[in-house]
Formats: sequence, structure tokens, C-alpha cells
Amino acid sequence: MADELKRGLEGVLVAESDLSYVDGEVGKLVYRGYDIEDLARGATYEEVLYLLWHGSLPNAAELDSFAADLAAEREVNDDVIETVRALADAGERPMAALRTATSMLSAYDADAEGDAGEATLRQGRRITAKIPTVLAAFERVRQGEEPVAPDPDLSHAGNFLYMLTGTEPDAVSEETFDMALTLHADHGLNASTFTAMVIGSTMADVYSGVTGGIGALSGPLHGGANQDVMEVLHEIDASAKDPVQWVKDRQDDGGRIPGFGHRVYKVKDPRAKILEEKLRDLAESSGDTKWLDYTTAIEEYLTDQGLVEKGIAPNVDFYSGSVYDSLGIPLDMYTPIFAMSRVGGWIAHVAEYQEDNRLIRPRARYTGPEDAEFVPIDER
Ligand SMILES: CC(=O)SCCNC(=O)CCNC(=O)[C@H](O)C(C)(C)COP(=O)(O)OP(=O)(O)OC[C@H]1O[C@@H](n2cnc3c(N)ncnc32)[C@H](O)[C@@H]1OP(=O)(O)O
Ligand SMILES: O=C([O-])CC(=O)C(=O)O
Repeated sequence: MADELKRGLEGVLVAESDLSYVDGEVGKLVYRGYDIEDLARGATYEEVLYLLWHGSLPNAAELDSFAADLAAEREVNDDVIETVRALADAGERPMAALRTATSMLSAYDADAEGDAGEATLRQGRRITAKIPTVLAAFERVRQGEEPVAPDPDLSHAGNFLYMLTGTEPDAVSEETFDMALTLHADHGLNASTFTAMVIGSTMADVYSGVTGGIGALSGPLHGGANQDVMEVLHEIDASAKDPVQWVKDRQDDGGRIPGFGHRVYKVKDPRAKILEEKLRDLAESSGDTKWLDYTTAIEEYLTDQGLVEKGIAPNVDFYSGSVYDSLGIPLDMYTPIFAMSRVGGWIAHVAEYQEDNRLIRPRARYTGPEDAEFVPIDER
């Protein structure tokens, strides 16, 4: 039993957690017991951060003070902005630029070390506040514009859209974006959270854990899929191909459909349902139903084909990009936006794990040769 191999650690329990629960059989997600649907519709991202980091929903006074403390940390050092400029000039991809800049942030945090458990939340608040500033600056400088300074009077979601565009967002855009942040904030021991936890389990500082989490999230099997989905929708549009034909061609090539399938969900991801509904509302009010039509056609076809019944159903990445597109957000910023939200979950899990820390160190079944005879280099 001890030697049973679990490829990809599928189903392996490595920790206890009060933070979030994913019921993959019925398609339910809760953060500390609260259904994601209630949180997405009723709570702001700041409330969700408070819930994840401090264990309960804040009252109005607690939220005001928490949100003000977070907003006060939004500025980033000029050296970081200069590095962001250099990365943009070099044509760096946004997730890679975010990974580099996040790592650099620790140089300007006088409190970047310390007892991991306590320090994790203090450092984590600064990282969470500064990531949107880094991302918006990166996007602006690569468009030939100057970065926009953060506005501490705006919400986390509203301030990001403001720094991105230079204009305060309307209420619908701010609410939509805030909802997307809430939906992406935490999700059990997904690959990027586990990466952050492995790093945190060595008692390294949380800058290291978040930097690692960003790297893990960037891959196309994880957060990177939201960009892939949108690229597919653009490809369909540019080729004037029927979306169903695109799927058939992809299947004939033996390729996977981005935005479908999940390690835990065997039914449609509840976040995908909420985002689809939001996309429907946005499409109805704008009259532009193109992405909705394509995504719906793909989902219907794969459902008819029995793929969804086999457990390969739409995940959160299938609908998020179309929602971001309606907010005018560039396609390669979708995964960084995922990171901007998920950082809250990474920090919460690292802090929780460090309360009763044990170094994470699994092992591999050795399949290499035994008793190899060593030959000195000049005799090989
Ligand atoms: C926020 C997130 O991270 S959500 C996930 C985002 N990623 C994607 O959308 C990328 C596309 N999806 C995938 O690659 C996978 O579903 C994953 C990586 C998310 C989960 O994969 P795993 O749990 O490891 O499942 P695994 O890769 O073993 O696939 C199981 C079977 O389903 C098939 N399958 C899984 N996903 C897909 C897909 N998107 N399209 C077609 N077939 C798929 C596999 O080919 C495999 O079939 P087989 O048993 O006949 O070989
Ligand atoms: O849980 C996972 O494996 C992937 C996922 O949906 C997420 O991280 O949001």
C-alpha cells in the first residue's frame, strides 16, 4: 500500500484545510462553507480575501479597515516599474513578467523575512495589493503609455481597471470584474496552490511561494487555458469556420479542447456556470453575441457527443476570457488576472499550512539501473 503509485498525486490527501472544498461529483465549490454562488453575487473580492485570511466574513467596520490597509499598499517601487518597462521592451510574456516582478518586490519589503506564519499574512497583503499595479503598468508601457498611479479610494477591482485604462470603470464593469476575482480566489489544492505550499513548507518567505505559484499557474493545463480558449475563439472567427467543425478538426488531430476537463470536477464547473450567465447578460445588453454563440455551440456539440457525460465538462477557463474581452482586457492578460485573484488563495493556504507545518517531501519509485559500475572520465 505504501508503495502504491499515484500519478499526478490524484486523490492523495496531503493536508487538512478549512479554506475551500471542491465537490467534483455535484459541481459545488465553497470557501469556508459559503457557496461560491452566494459569494460571487453578494461579496466583494476584499470580503473574500478577509474570509480566506482571517476565517470569517468581516463586518462593515472590519471590511473598511481591511480594504484601506490593502489599498495603502498598492504603490510599487520605481525600480520595479523600470524593470517592468525593460521586460515589456524585451517582449516578455505577461505571466513571465509578473513572475519576475513579483520576485523583485521582496527587495523593497523591509519585512520580507520573519516567522513564516505571521509574516506570511503581512507580506501576503502587500503582494496582493501590488500585483495589480505591476500588471497594469506592464500593459500600459507595452502599449506606449505611462503607468497610472493607483487610486486608494477605488476598490481592488475598480482600481485595477482604472490603472489599466486611465478611466474609472462603470459600475457594471467593476462588478463583473470583482465577481471574476471572487470566482478565481481559491480552489483547494490545485497545482499552483500546491506549488506555493511546497515552497512554504520549507519555511521560505511567501514571495518565493507566490513566485512559484505564478509559474505553475501559467501552464496551459492550468490557468493558461483561459488564454488558449480565447485564441481558439479568435481562430474560429478569423477562419470563418463553424465552431463545431473546429472541434472536429481538433479531435481528428488528437488534440484537447482547452477549457474542458478537470482533475476534480466530473460535471460542469460551478464557476463556469456563473461566468456563462454573466456572459449571457453582457451579450444581451451589448447585442454582441459572437463569443457566446461560439462557446455555446462548442459546449452543445461536446455534450451531444457524450464528452460531458464522460466527465470532460467546461471548466472555469472556458467562459472567463469572453467575459474579460467584453471588459476590453487584452487576451494575454487573462492568466495574469487569474494570478491577481488566486494570490489570495495561495497566501491563505501557505499561512494555514505553516500553522502546523511539516516539510512536503514525497518520493518517486526508482526505476533506474542498480549497481552501475563507475568508470573514470578519461576511461569513458
Ligand atoms: C483553472 C484550471 O486549471 S481548470 C483546467 C484548465 N485546463 C484546461 O482546460 C486544459 C484542457 N484540459 C486538460 O488538459 C485536462 O482535462 C486537465 C489537465 C485539466 C485534467 O487532466 P487529468 O485529470 O490529468 O486527466 P487526464 O489528462 O488523465 O485525462 C483523462 C482523459 O480525458 C481526456 N481529456 C481530458 N481533458 C480533455 C480535453 N480538454 N479535451 C479532450 N480530452 C480530454 C484525456 O485525453 C484522457 O483520455 P484517455 O483516458 O482516453 O486518454
Ligand atoms: O483545481 C484545479 O485543479 C484547477 C482549478 O480549477 C483551479 O485552480 O481553479
